[in-house]
Amino acid sequence: MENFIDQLNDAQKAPVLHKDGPLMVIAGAGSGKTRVLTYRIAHLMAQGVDSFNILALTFTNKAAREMKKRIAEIVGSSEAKNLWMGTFHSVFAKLLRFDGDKLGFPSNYTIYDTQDSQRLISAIIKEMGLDKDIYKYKQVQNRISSYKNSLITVKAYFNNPELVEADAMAKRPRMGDIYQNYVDRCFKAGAMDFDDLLLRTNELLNRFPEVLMKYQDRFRYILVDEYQDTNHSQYLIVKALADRYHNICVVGDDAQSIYSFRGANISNILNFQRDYENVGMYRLEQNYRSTKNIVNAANSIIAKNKNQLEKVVWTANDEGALIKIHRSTTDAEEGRYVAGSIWEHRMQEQLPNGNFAVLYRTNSQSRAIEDALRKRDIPYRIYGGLSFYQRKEIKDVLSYLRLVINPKDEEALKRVINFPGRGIGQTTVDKLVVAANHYGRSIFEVIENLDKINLKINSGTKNKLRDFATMIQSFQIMNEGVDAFVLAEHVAKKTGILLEFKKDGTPEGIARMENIEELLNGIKDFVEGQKELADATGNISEFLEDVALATDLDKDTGDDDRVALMTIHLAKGLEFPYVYIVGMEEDLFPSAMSMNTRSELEEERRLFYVALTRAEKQAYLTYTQNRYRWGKLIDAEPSRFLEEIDEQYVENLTPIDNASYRYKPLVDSDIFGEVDKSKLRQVKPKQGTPPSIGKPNENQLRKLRKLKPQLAQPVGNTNVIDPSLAEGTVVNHTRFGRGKVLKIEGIGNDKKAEIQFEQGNVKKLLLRFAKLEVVE
Ligand SMILES: Nc1ncnc2c1ncn2[C@@H]1O[C@H](COP(=O)(O)OP(=O)(O)OP(=O)(O)O)[C@@H](O)[C@H]1O
Ligand SMILES: [Mg+2]
Repeated sequence: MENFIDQLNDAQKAPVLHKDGPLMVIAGAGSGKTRVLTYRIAHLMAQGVDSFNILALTFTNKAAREMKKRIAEIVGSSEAKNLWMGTFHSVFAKLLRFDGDKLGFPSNYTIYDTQDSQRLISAIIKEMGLDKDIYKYKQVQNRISSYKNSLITVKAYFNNPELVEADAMAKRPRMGDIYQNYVDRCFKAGAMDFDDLLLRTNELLNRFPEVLMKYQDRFRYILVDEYQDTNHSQYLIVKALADRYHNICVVGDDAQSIYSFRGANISNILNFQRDYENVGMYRLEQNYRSTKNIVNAANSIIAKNKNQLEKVVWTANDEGALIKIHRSTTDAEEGRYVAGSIWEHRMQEQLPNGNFAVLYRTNSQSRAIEDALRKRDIPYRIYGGLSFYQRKEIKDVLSYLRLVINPKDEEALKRVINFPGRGIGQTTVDKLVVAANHYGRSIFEVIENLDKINLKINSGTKNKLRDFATMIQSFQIMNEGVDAFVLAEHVAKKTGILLEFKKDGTPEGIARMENIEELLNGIKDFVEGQKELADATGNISEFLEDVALATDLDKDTGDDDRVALMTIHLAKGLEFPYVYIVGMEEDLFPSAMSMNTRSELEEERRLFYVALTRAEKQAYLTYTQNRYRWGKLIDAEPSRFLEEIDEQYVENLTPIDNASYRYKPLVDSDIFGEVDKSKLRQVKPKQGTPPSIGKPNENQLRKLRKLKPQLAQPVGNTNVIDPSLAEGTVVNHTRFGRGKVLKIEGIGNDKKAEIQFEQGNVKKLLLRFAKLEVVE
């Protein structure tokens, strides 16, 4: 522990050892920025800074977890668990649970995901009688999101003639009214969307000086990774929190700024020196990640950008292999090439699958790669795309659970009020919405007060509505005494959702049932984990919070060895020995949407720089001459980026030639995974075997048979506490592995053990539940 600083080079040591005050590290890819951040935190703690006073903001929650683990290893202390670390969204969602009530939000507020927001916006557009072809809900949602990220509230919007005019010019004069409606409805539903998590935090810190002071005092040291991609809203939060102690450390690389279309603002880097006095400025130049060929090739690309801070990146690593460029005739062939190449490397060098990543510009490109990997039996995992929690049946179950916690949640209610069908039609729902808007109440409150208001709904339907409300209320009562699993299982059965899919009997129905089974298994696992933590309850609200903010990357436990497939945007900050960048074609990469201005093209180039610098040992760039886009086979032209790389670092496996090209632009959602399924289907080429329909296969049947007894299993704990547990005892835990007991406290049912696990973290476990085995 003493000399952990020696695991850094001199340039890295300087920012780590920098005394209090603001500092910024601007450096190229792979030069150890994230490492500096991690070691700085460890160093602060070693110097006696209380871990409660440190806040670290990272790009993914997974990165935060890994950082925590590393810090615990370095400082060898249980303190790391108290660090507030995570993405902006997860950290400030937590803060709003504590203090959001001051803004009128319940502490159990719901987090609306993109799908919820879009459904609400599309309902509002319909209710207002607007033309849905002019007011496209996705575009409207994008606009609202960008207002929020620029801190333009509804009031600010109406006070800004330029904005109002711009929307009027775009033939959307009611934009402001939609925005107003949307904000009101979210508020009434006790819900925040992702952008609100930042906007409302800003509002909270602005309007309530005592809250601001509390957190300024708490977060005396603030550290931000990937600072180049913070947006205005995030920038202001950080600035406000750091305003008292000025102990702010940011690290970033302007050459890797790839979110400007989402409001990320490179000027946050440039303004840093203006915002604070006596800023410590540090540069790192040595890349530890990649071979000379990769580093030099990446440098030759980024040099083409005019707008950038001057930087040097070099490496002492080996020269390594040349970057390989491969051309194929179709995307299917491209997939086969990638799979074949992975296969060969794996065999020749005896490598695990986790050494390989395939990166693409848009999610829809994954299909051809997936097909090829499957044919070769190479396990892979897709990050992004339609995630498990976005699936219909999962969202249905979760919506019921959300209602239990927050019955005002309008999107959840609309989703399940008539699913499974209980004879409550759309007209009735529309009437409820109108009444709710009229009285300024939630739909659920309207249902609870049906007797008191005059609604033209027949008495039969009224009874059905009352039954629905009573059912939710019965879940609420149950929720007070049981854990998330017991509740979720009961809800899945009682609401009839499971039965609905079972009745269906088709393979799709069975697959949906299996997914719900998987959800319940997941909840059970979660509850087991939470039960052992002294400060958690295993309640459904804890589970919902976990789900709302988890990204696919976060869920990666690293247990199973798979090839990683993801968009370049998601790959930021990660590294893999072998990287395949596929679809290196004009209009795809660079994207057709991003070639109108120099700055857009430069952002695409930075994206390419990010992609290439993920590779440690070798990079492959592939392109195809023909590609299916939106259902049509089109001719494709090799990306200009291929020719921009200094040729001494590349090897052309196939000579570049030119062909004419023409296809449709990308949409933003292609990158993040909210893929429009109908489009995906169109893109699917006609070749290949059709999915099997018909009788469920043996495997599915087995699962079905298994489902029932498994669901009926009691949750609970049959664990026997070993009486010999004492300070210093070495134990083995089913989930956390080996660890040493640091402390025993409490008596009887409350008896707890604080255990330092070898994995790095310290946990306080309730012995009544903990699955421990005494080792020595
Ligand atoms: N001084 C060092 N000695 C050994 N390895 C190092 C050193 N500094 C960094 N590394 C390793 O180099 C790799 C890149 O470091 P890191 O991820 O911190 O770079 P980065 O600047 O954050 O990259 P990016 O810009 O891609 O986010 C990591 O595997 C890290 O452990
Ligand atoms: Mg990094």
